[in-house]
Amino acid sequence: MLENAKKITVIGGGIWGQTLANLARLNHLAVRVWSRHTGEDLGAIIADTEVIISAVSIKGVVPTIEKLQQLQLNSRIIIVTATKGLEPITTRTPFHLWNQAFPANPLVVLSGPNLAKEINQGLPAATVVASYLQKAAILLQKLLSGESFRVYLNSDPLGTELGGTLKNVMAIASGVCDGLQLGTNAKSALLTRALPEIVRVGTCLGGCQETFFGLSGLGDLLATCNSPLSRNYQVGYQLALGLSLPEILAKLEGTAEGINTTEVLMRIAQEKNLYVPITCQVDRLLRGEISPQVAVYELMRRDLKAEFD
Ligand SMILES: NC(=O)c1ccc[n+]([C@@H]2O[C@H](COP(=O)([O-])OP(=O)(O)OC[C@H]3O[C@@H](n4cnc5c(N)ncnc54)[C@H](O)[C@@H]3O)[C@@H](O)[C@H]2O)c1
Ligand SMILES: O=P(O)(O)OC[C@H](O)CO
Repeated sequence: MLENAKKITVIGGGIWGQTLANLARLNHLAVRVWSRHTGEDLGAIIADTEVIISAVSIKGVVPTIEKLQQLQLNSRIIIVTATKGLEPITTRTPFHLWNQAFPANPLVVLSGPNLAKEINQGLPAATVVASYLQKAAILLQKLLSGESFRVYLNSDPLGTELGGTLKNVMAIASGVCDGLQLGTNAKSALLTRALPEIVRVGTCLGGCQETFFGLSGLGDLLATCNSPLSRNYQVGYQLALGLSLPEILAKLEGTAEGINTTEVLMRIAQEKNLYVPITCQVDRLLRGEISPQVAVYELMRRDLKAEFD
């Protein structure tokens, strides 16, 4: 048994929370999953826990933090955040929110090209655990690594988190590209231009440039922008087929974080004067201001420019 059978609590009973719990169970760890729907006493569950993994969607981060604050969390408990989103009111990332609420606790970000359905089938995948406290990240690496799940260390939690969050906007754009059958050249151009847009925003918000070229940045961009399993990709794809956003969301399994992220990111970009042309078109499309075809036209007709500037 690994690491003296560390006790883990996963908060969030969605597909990602269940998947992370299963990965820990494969290593014979004692895992409990708590969700707001189970009605169980969270205080009792975390009484002897050593690691808390938060896998709630962004809407659930602040309520989860507030609930744990009422329980006076032991400062030795390692907190892992696996959410990919931006909090709408403060525009902060989950890492910031957790860090602000529990400054004494070791904090780890987990993010990577991780489509839960593939991991649940036992297909090989890799992820990143990032922390300013290397010891905490190393522990998580040991707890979750297995034959089919390879966990890498990183010391840039913000960059790791932002890569996973910002690519969701690009996944919507990528779904549009495929739904409109724009071809491989268009898709390659879109994904290649998406990366500097992510780097521009991500470094401005405090991530290291190098991180965005790793698994949690480029890796997750490729996974999410190329897979029909991605909910964000599905939103874009189905918009391109002519469905409305409410129609798509009514049938979507789970959360497409990119919808909220696009709105928050537009506010950040305006405030910090960041050039985010793809995000801007995704935003107008999600608001119903333009059609998918017009979004493509607007991207193509922008002023001509140098590739790197
Ligand atoms: N599904 C994946 O493949 C995957 C992979 C990596 C990361 N993620 C990220 O993990 C997070 C969760 O994804 P998911 O696929 O499990 O989503 P999901 O929609 O299946 O589950 C969301 C979870 O958040 C909880 N939640 C929502 N609002 C809440 C609130 N107000 N208070 C408390 N809890 C609340 C729900 O009860 C549920 O347990 C997202 O940020 C997602 O981007 C998902
Ligand atoms: O289904 P999505 O679009 O939330 O994507 C899931 C993961 O973020 C892929 O790494």
